[in-house]
Amino acid sequence: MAREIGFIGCGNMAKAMIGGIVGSGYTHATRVYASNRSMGSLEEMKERFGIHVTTDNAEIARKCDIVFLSVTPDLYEKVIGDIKDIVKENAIMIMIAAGQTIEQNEKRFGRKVKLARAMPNTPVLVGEGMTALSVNNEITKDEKHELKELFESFGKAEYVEEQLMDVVSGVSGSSPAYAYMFIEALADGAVLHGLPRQQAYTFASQAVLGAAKMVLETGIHPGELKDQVCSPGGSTIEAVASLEANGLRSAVIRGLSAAIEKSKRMTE
Ligand SMILES: NC(=O)C1=CN([C@@H]2O[C@H](COP(=O)(O)OP(=O)(O)OC[C@H]3O[C@@H](n4cnc5c(N)ncnc54)[C@H](O)[C@@H]3O)[C@@H](O)[C@H]2O)C=CC1
Ligand SMILES: O=C(O)[C@@H]1CCC=N1
Repeated sequence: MAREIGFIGCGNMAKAMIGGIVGSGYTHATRVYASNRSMGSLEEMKERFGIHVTTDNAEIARKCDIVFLSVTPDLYEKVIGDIKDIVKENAIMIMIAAGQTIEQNEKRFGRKVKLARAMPNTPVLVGEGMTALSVNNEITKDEKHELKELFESFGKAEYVEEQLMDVVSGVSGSSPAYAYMFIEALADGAVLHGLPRQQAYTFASQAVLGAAKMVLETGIHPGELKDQVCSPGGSTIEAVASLEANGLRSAVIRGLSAAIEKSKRMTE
């Protein structure tokens, strides 16, 4: 897709997506633009990736064919108000904010505009992102396909019903944070028992990466894969029993529900 791609708001999520898009070779850095309130993170991105940077959101709106709104949800109203009259006629606006609906944003533009809602996650930086997508009626079938290709350049991407976006936000948008907590806890436990810190992170993360890959690539149910690790009378089942007694699954389900509920409240 030979289009100019812009990011309004260059924080954690935008930086990961810029790294993913440029790193995958999906587009050349000279076709990528980013604006931010201050220059700090922009200088870093310019130096690292060679993209164009500015503190003027209007510049992105005027130049780009695909515009990511990557500011926090509370700023959507203001930022859309500032750019709505200058975005290019056929530009596709991609909204990545938790809890912000397509309908709310259509109203903010106050006219027909091509809108996509996306829920990516930060592993897009290393080509292993997971993005959910929904679009409004102004986006054509070909554009839907192009958008999926864009997001697939840095991971997996799937269309979902828009009402499931809050669930997706909790299960894949936020879940890298829970996974890092799990990895950190594993590593802390290993350090407690004498493994050097750096090795503890490597061993814990590679085991989690491998386990995730097993689920995705073998198609075997996670419960069965777990059973394959638990040798009869062995050490793993001791850990499984202890984790169950301490409510691991319940803690995860309740944590996820908290994220989903918060995301729903952010729509109101
Ligand atoms: N961090 C994540 O893993 C994910 C974040 N998101 C969504 O991405 C959006 C951004 O989140 P983060 O990157 O985490 O936040 P962040 O705080 O790291 O980034 C926001 C950036 O916007 C800039 N900014 C503030 N006011 C601005 C303005 N008026 N014009 C231009 N830039 C402005 C800030 O300086 C900051 O660099 C949010 O809407 C969030 O819901 C979605 C999926 C995952
Ligand atoms: O914490 C947040 O609100 C965003 C949405 C998903 C990940 N980060």
